[in-house]
Amino acid sequence: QMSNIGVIGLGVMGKNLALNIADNGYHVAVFDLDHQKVIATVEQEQAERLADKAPRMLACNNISEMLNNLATPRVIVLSVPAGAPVDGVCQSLIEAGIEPQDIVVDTGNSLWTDTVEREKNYRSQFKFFSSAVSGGEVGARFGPSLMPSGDESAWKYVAPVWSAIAAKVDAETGLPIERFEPGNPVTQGEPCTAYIGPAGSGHYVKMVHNGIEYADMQLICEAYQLLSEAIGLSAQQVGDIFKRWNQGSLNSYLMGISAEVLQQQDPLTGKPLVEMILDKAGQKGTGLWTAVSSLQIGCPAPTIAEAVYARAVSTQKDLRVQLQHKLAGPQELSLTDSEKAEFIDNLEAALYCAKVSCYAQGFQLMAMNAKEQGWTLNFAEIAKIWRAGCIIRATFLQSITKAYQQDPQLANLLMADSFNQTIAEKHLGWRKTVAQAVMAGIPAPCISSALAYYDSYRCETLPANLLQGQRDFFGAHTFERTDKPAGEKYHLDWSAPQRTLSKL
Ligand SMILES: O=C(O)[C@H](O)[C@@H](O)[C@H](O)[C@H](O)COP(=O)(O)O
Repeated sequence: QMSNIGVIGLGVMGKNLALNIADNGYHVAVFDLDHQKVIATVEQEQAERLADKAPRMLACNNISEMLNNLATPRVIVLSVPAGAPVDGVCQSLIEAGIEPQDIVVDTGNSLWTDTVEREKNYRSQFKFFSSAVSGGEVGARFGPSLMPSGDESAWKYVAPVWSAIAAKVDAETGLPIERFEPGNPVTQGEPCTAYIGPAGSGHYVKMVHNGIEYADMQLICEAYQLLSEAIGLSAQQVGDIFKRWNQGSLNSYLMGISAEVLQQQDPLTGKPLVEMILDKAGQKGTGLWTAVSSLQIGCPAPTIAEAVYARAVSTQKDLRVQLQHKLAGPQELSLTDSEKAEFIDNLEAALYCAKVSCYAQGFQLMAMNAKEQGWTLNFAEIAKIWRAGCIIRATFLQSITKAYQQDPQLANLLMADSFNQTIAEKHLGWRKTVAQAVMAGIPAPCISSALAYYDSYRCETLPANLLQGQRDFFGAHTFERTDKPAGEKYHLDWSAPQRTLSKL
């Protein structure tokens, strides 16, 4: 039996993608440099396969064997670390005789500019397609969110498999249809995958997904610190609050797992596990890439950048331990029970508003980069495929989908009445939260930068007029005038006794 599709790279994500594809009725040829992983994957498929089903996996000893056993045009999924390993496998495929009509699908967290280059570089040898995957190991196994991009003729061959394995959403409610049973995939509902655009656009959208993921996680972490330190709640109590918030407008996968993490006991000490976890955050780069892209394009994404910085400052544990005794701070907040209840409600409002602000930053960034790259991105579609399977999945994304369906050219999510009217009801709570965090000396870089971003857009005039004056004063950098046509440049001769104004 010829296999329908190949999977190269059987780490956690690759193995689970292969099992998911087999679950959905496709015959999968699998290969990894570590043959133990090949055996383990095929054995797991066998163990999980329903009794009445035929084997759906072929263990390959090398890439040539895989190419010889794949139906043509061949579709080969790569699940290898971003960077050089991707090109390493591509070279091996070329040496093994891959053909121009064959399709290679990179599913790693590759940097989008690398994907753009690869699509060009390999064009004469095969179709280099890409599809970012979100949802972690469980998502890959039972239904991830998939962001495919590249040569549209290649998508035709990948689409049926992707639609089958992707997470599903109920067409009526917009809610995820989740089932985590090997051999029994979800077959009804809208799949969380859609063709994103030309090469690189899918990886760019995934990168921004991760930037938003960073901000979303940091917002929840700031809420945890505020609830623990400002009003002295235990991890268990904060978990209870998160569970309650997860039933409302803050419903999300991240809120759900945060409650679980907070209520997990440490198997070793019996204490809350979170109190035994060292507060030094790791990062693999996608959040950083998002922040860098926003700076390069000139698209404000302060809350995403702050989330990256928050991870950076967390790694400076020794310095923090030293400085905590040197740096002056305010008195602790002392709130009555009713004030504590109000604090919690304000914080819930603050999280919602800050979340809208950081999604607005992410979607504006995608729009501005798409303009620069000449891509036509469908933001309603992007929000739709993020409703299930991915790490930032939340009922909130249904509202974003509707906002872009109503106005596909929305310049910024804050323009959508569905959001700015909700913020109008909640922004005072947001402000009080930021003010109390400051007065309590508890850092809330994401909650507060999200508010500053929001308030900046409420300002018809920003103090950039003085800034232009400063730049002209020390560097003759010129300025435009409010009473002259856009683009006309003026300079004042600041050093001359008679400070004359000249038009340049
Ligand atoms: O969408 C996802 O499935 C995740 O985002 C996934 O891609 C991965 O877990 C992150 O890359 C982790 O990123 P950090 O290690 O940088 O937190």
